[in-house]
Amino acid sequence: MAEILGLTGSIASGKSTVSSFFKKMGYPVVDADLVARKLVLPGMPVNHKLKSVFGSAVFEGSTLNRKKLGQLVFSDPQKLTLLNQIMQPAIRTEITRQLRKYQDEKLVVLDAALLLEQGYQKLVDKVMVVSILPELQVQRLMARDRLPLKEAKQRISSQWSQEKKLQLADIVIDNSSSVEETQHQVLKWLDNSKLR
Ligand SMILES: CC(C)(COP(=O)(O)OP(=O)(O)OC[C@H]1O[C@@H](n2cnc3c(N)ncnc32)[C@H](O)[C@@H]1O)[C@@H](O)C(=O)NCCC(=O)NCCS
Ligand SMILES: Nc1ncnc2c1ncn2[C@@H]1O[C@H](COP(=O)(O)OP(=O)(O)OP(=O)(O)O)[C@@H](O)[C@H]1O
Repeated sequence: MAEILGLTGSIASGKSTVSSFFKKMGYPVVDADLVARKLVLPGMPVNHKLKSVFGSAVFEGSTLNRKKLGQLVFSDPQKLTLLNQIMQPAIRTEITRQLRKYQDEKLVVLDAALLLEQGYQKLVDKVMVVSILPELQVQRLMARDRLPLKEAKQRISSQWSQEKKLQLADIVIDNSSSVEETQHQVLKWLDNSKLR
């Protein structure tokens, strides 16, 4: 049986950065964001559902305009709840299917931004939370997604607080200094857990 590591953290904390270390080392990674992107492609049932609920204003033909849907849901908690109700059951089904595929590996990583909010920790053996100093988080989010401060703060507050996530962590990786320092913490955990 594979050890399943749930990887999460607040928006722009550095989950993708940590996830890329695992990928480079050859560990399989189930990426909930990638799963979500595939589920909304034209022709998929979730795509139709989103169009009927949110309307053609967030679509170009049958292609979802992610930027527009993001602006809509991250500024309106009720709409975000609706989006989650539509997408999360399908995301859960697909990540469960993918995790099963890797059951003979030594370690498999589930990278999911909403791991704790959606109760996906039930699918994993250990929870790794990537933490970051709040001021750096805002800076990195604004720079990466070219967002003004107000929108960056809205997105951060649409998820559970870091404090709440850290309380549920088995392993904490601090990504407030260099990428190399973060990688060093991940390697140390792998060595201590005899997974490398
Ligand atoms: C709203 C959407 C279209 C915006 O797309 P966009 O390309 O602008 O942003 P992107 O997908 O890169 O998300 C950026 C970050 O926002 C955060 N985020 C995404 N979805 C959510 C959500 N439902 N609730 C809170 N935060 C979220 C995550 O930290 C994510 O990494 C997109 O995020 C989406 O489809 N979200 C729903 C799918 C989902 O729940 N994904 C998370 C998998 S657990
Ligand atoms: N240690 C670091 N030093 C400087 N920049 C970093 C560091 N780690 C990550 N970054 C940058 O910060 C931004 C956020 O990192 P990343 O995309 O890995 O976060 P994330 O948690 O996956 O975000 P999201 O929740 O939005 O998917 C990216 O632009 C990334 O290049």
